[in-house]
Amino acid sequence: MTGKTLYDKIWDAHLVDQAEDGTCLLYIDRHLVHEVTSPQAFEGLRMTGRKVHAPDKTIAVPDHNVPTTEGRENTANMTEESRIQVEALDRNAREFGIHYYPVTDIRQGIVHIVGPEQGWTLPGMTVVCGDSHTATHGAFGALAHGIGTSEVEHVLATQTLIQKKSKNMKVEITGKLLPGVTAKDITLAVIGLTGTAGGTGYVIEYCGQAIRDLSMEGRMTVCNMAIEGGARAGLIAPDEKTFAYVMGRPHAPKGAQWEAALSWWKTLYSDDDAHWDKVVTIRAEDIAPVVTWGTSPEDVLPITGQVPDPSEFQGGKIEAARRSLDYMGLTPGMKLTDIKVDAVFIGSCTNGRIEDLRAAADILRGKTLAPGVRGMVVPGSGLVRAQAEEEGLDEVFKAAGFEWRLAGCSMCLGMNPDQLAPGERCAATSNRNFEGRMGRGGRTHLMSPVMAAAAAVTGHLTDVRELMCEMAQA
Ligand SMILES: CC(C)[C@H](C(=O)O)[C@@H](O)C(=O)O
Ligand code: SF4
Repeated sequence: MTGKTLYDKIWDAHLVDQAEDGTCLLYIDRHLVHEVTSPQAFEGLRMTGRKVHAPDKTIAVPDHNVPTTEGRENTANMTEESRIQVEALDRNAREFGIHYYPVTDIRQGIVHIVGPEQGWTLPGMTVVCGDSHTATHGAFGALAHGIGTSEVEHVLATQTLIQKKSKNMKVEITGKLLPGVTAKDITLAVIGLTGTAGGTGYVIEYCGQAIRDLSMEGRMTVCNMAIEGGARAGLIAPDEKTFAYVMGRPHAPKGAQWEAALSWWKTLYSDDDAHWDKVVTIRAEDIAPVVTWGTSPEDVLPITGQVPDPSEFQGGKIEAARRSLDYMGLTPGMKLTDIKVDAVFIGSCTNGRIEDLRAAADILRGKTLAPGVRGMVVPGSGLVRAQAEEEGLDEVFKAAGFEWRLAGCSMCLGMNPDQLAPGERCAATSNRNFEGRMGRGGRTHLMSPVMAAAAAVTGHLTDVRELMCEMAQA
């Protein structure tokens, strides 16, 4: 008998039932809920007179629609659609008795940042949310993925989910990252290599020295974008760093329960003789700071590169590239570092954690936004914001000319007042560069927090390593 992967182990531990055609029923340990994909699910329960099966395992927080400016507890200031969703979540959370972090609670923030922060996300768990970036929680060695609204209703009612098992894919990042290269560059480089469909049908386990070396924040950044590579989920085996991060969090186990949990968590790794259906290996030393040039997260190039010529592509990608360049307002052959930006967004569930803000602030300290560039820093949660303020990072950002906002999804997705104007070009630390994503006609270049900070200072896409050299010499 061959060994098991981490995914196999978590799957087996949660399997309630398996039908002959391979359809399975999985037990769900944590159900995270936000305002966009839950109103109809709760309405479904209400209409059939059902309750939430496990309210103590269900956690709700508004994040997508909420403004990131003061006074936002007054929903009258929101658009009609946003107001309806946020008010529905408020009513549903209270009525069904689930855990809830409204905007008046300092713990409010982006659902994928709040879950780990509060110790809801633990190794070996199954975690779901009506949101594609649920993969973030895989950083803890949890099987975490997005579900649709009808599944949200199913999980609310039964605490189980109907699933088919995915295949196992291993993405190994060997060696050590070079200076200026971060978790965001790893995850973008992987998608650049495998494409947005490379992970389709798989659960990815990220491993290797460079992944081990990452902090928990960095691991969350990597897993967050597994979905952009097409995978069902992404995960990383838990280790001492994971346990240290989890220990003492409000909802982490304590005392004897902690010891019991720890002994099971220590069995959560892929066996040496486990079977992999697909393996991708990248040398960390080969990864440069990257940026996206197009309108798909796979449109990735090292910052030292040039805007590609659509004729370099094949098949349908030729037309896609042409359309991307047209939307992005770029010409083939142009140096990426010659692309001027109008805005810089630092935040999102990809890069809105404390480590991201520290990294960006380190580049920005004593510098200012280039003339004409607007900048916004949006902490991923109220607690990230408070921590940043304690460290004086807010002062660094404000002195540089950035707006220092309240927690939420913000510009990552134009569902709230934070948006790009048509034609505006933004260096963003978020995860999707789709057409209109940050506002109609807005243009997004994805990159790491240090790269976004570098672009803020110079006013154009910039190799952060050059700024780092200057800083070291000064
Ligand atoms: C609104 C929500 C359903 C969506 C998702 O599933 O990811 C959003 O979070 C996003 O990032 O596009
Ligand atoms: S921050 Fe962006 S990617 Fe993350 S949940 Fe919100 S909208 Fe989705």
